[in-house]
Amino acid sequence: MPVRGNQFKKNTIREEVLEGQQQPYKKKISSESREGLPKFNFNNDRAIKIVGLFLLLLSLYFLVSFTSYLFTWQDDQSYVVDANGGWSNLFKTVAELKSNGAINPNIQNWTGKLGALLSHQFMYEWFGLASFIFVFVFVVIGYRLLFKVKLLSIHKTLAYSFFVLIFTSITLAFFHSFIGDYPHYIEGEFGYFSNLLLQAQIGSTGVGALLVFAGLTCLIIAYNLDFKIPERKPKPLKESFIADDVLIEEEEEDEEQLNDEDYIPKHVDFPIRNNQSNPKVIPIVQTMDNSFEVENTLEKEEFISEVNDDFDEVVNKISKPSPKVEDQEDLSLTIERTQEDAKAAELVEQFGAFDPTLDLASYKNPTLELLEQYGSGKIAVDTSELENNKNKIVETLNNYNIEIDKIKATIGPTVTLYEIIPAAGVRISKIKNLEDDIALSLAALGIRIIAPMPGKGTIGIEVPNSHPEMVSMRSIIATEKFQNTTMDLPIALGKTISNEVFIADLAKMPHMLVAGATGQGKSVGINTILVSLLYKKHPSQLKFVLVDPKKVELSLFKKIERHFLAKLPGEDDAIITDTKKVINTLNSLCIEMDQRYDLLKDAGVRNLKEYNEKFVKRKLNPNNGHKFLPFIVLVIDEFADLMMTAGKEVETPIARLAQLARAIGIHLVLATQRPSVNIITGTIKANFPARLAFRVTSKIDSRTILDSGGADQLIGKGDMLLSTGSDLIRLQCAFVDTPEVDRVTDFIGEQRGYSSAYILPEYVGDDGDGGSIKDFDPNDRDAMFEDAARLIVMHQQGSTSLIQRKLKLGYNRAGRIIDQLEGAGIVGPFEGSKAREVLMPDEYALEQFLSNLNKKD
Ligand SMILES: Nc1ncnc2c1ncn2[C@@H]1O[C@H](COP(=O)(O)OP(=O)(O)OP(=O)(O)O)[C@@H](O)[C@H]1O
Repeated sequence: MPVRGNQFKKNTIREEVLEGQQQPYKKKISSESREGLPKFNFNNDRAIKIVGLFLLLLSLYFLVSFTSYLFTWQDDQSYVVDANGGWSNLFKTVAELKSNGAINPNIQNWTGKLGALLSHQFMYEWFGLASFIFVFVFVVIGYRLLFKVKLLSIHKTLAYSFFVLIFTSITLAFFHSFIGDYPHYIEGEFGYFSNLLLQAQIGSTGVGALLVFAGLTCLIIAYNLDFKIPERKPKPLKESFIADDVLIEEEEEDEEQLNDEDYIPKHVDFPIRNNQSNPKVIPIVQTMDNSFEVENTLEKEEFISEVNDDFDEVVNKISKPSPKVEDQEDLSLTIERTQEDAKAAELVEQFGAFDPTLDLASYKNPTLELLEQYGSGKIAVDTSELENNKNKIVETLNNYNIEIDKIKATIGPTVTLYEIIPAAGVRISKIKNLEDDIALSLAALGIRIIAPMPGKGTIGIEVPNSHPEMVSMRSIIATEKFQNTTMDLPIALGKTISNEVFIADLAKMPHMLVAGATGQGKSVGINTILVSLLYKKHPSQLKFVLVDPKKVELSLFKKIERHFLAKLPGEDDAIITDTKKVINTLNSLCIEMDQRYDLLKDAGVRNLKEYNEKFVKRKLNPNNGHKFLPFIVLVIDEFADLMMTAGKEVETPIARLAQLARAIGIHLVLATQRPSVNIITGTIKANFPARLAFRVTSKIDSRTILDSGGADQLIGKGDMLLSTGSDLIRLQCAFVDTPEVDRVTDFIGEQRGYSSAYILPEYVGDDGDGGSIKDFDPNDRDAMFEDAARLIVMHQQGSTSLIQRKLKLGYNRAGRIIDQLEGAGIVGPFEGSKAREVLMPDEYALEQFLSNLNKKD
C-alpha cells in the first residue's frame, strides 16, 4: 500500500493549543520578550523529536561500539581497566596515559575513547553480550518518538528486554562457568557473580533448572506456549457440528479435505469455558473472509468480557492460520473481532489514526496578541454606589410597605444584581409591579426585576453600573476555561452577571437566533461568535457559509475563504450577498445534509461525531465515498431582509435545515434587526431554541424573540439576554473590534490554505441561470451543444462538471448547456447530488437524433 499523507501522525498538542496561549494571560505578557524562542517543556513536539533522534543515534553508537569491542577489547584493555584509571582516562592525553602504565594509549575501538570505556562498562563490567539489548530498546523508543510510529509496545519492550538482559547474562555465565572460572565479556561481571552466588546456594543443577523455568515462564507469558503432547488425531469432527445441513454437507466432503490443516467448518458451536459450572455454547459463524463473528450480540458482549482483552494478542491471532477443530477450547480467544475491525486496527497500527489536520499540518491557530485588551479587566463599582443603590431600593420598597429581610449584591461587568428576600407574606407580584418606581428612584435605565430568581428563593433587581466595564474578547479567549474546553463548537459569548466567563457550545444549541435593534451590538456579537470558533478550530474541522445582504458586515472574512469558507461550485465570491444565491445555497446545504445522512446511514452511526470517530479510526473506506466531515456553520446577517424579498423560498429550506441538520453538523445562526412575527415565523421559532437578544425597542419585539419581556430593558452596547429554552441569562457580550477581526483573518489568510473554498453540492433551481426546459429552442442552442451531447452520451454520465472539465467551459455556460440537453431529452432532470440520467443509449442513437434536430431547424 502506498504511503499516505497521514502516515506519520503529527503530534497535534502544539498546533491545537494556540501558540502562546498555553499560559494564563498574565504569564504570557511577562514572556512576550522571549517570544519566538522555542519553549522546551516535555509536551513540546520539538523536544520529543529531539529526544527521539538522540536515542536513535545513541543506539547506532552503542551498536558500533559494542561490535567493535568484540574485536578490539584486548588492545584497549590497558586503557579501560579501573586499575589504570578507567573513566578518569577519558580526558587524559596520550603522554599521560603512557605515564599511567597504558601499554597501548592509542585507542582501537571504532568509537574512540568514550566508546571503548562505554563498551567495557556495559560488556565487561555489567551484562556481557546481553548489553546489545540496549541498542534494541533505544531503537524502539527513539523511532516511536521521532516518527510517531509504534514498532512495538514500549511497556512490553521494556519488560521483556529487562528479563532478556538478566536472563541472557546469567545463562551465558552458567555455560561459561564450565569452560573457565573468570569473568568475561560474554556474560559480564553481573552475570558472572550472579551465577556464582546462585551456584553457591543451589548448585549447578539448581541454576540450570531455575534458568529453564525462567525461560519457559517467559515464553508462556509471551506466547501462551502450548505443552500438549501430540496425540493421534481423533475424528470426532462431525460430532461438533450442530446444524444438520452443515453436517450433511460435511459428510459429503472427501476424507482428504477433513484432514486439511486449513479446513474450517461453516457453522460451529464453540464451547466457551467460564466460571460457572455449565459451559456456555455460543454460536460462531465463519464469514466470507475467513474470520469469525459471534452471532448474538448480547452473548458476544458477555463473551468478549470473558476473554483476554489484550488487543495485540487478538489481532495476532486473527492473522494466524485458521484453527483446527480439536483446538477449539484454546482458540476461543481468537474470534472476537470482525475482519473489518481487525483491518481498521491494522491500518491504525500501521499509519496511525487518520488526522484531518495533516492536510494543513503547518496551520497555526490565531495568537492572542492579535486581540486588544480593553479596560483593566477589573470591575470598578465603588462601595458608595452600591450602598446608595441598596438604600434607594429598600426605601422605595418601604414606601410601598414592603419589608425586606435580607439584601445582597453581585457585581457584574455592566449591571449589579441585588437579591432581596422579602419579609414573610409579601406578594411577589407586588414587587414586580414596582419596576418603574424603582427605576425612577434609582434614576437609571435598564432595570430588570426577576421575581422570583429561578432556583434561588430570592427576588433579583438588576441595576446598571454607572461605569460599565468592557469585556474584551482577549480576556475571554485567554481564560483556561476557553483554552481547555472540550466543546465541539465553543463560542465565547462574554461574561455573566456574576462576572464569570460564559462559553456555549453551538453544536449543542444547535441553532441560534440573534436579534437586536440597530447599534446595540449585534454585529459585534456575530464577530465574537465567528472569532471564537476561528480561535479553536482547524480549517479541516469547520466551514462557514456566510450570508451578508448588507455586503459590508462580513466582508472581512473573505480573506479566509480557502481555509474556512464554503461556497457553491462556480461562484467567485464565497460571501453571499445576493438573495437568489442565498436560495441556491440553502438548497445546496439541504443536499449536503441529505448526502451526509446517506453517509451516516452507510456507516451505521447516528451523528457526525460518531461518524468522524469511526472515520478517524479508519473503519470507513474513503473509496466508498466516506470522508472526514467538517462542521458547517451558516451565518445569516440581516435575515429580515431575506424574508422580505424571498419569503417562503428561504423559510422552507431554513426550517428543513433547522429541523434535521443538527445530527450531521450543520448549525445555523440567524441575525435580524427586526424581530417581528412575519420574519421570525412560528416554524423558524420552533426550531431555534437558543435565542440571543440585544436591546430591542419594544416589549413586543422582546416577546417575539425571547417569549418574554426583558430585552427592551437592556442597556445596549453588548448587554444581552440568552434564552436556551428554559433559562434566561443576562450576559455582557465580549467586544471584538473590526481591526482585531481584520488582524485575525489576515493571520489565517496569510497561511497556506486549501486550493479553494469548501465546495457545496451543485444546485440548479427551477429558474436557474440557464432557463427552464420549456424555454428550450432548438434554434437557440449553444455552439458547444452537440459536443457536450456526444461527451455525455459517450461517458453515459450527465454531469455539468464533466462538460465543464472536458470542454473547458465556465460553470454558468456548462449549466446552460446541460439544461438545453435536458430540454432536448438527451439527459434526465436534475437529481440532487447524483449525476443526471442519460437518456440516449449510444452515440449512434444520438447522431440520428442530432441530424433530425438539424433537419427541423
Ligand atoms: N460588547 C460590546 N461591548 C462594548 N461596546 C459594544 C459592544 N457591542 C457593541 N458595542 C458598541 O456598540 C456599537 C454598535 O455595535 P454594532 O455595530 O455591533 O451594532 P449593530 O447592532 O450591529 O448595529 P447595526 O445593526 O446597525 O449594524 C459598537 O461600535 C460599539 O461601540
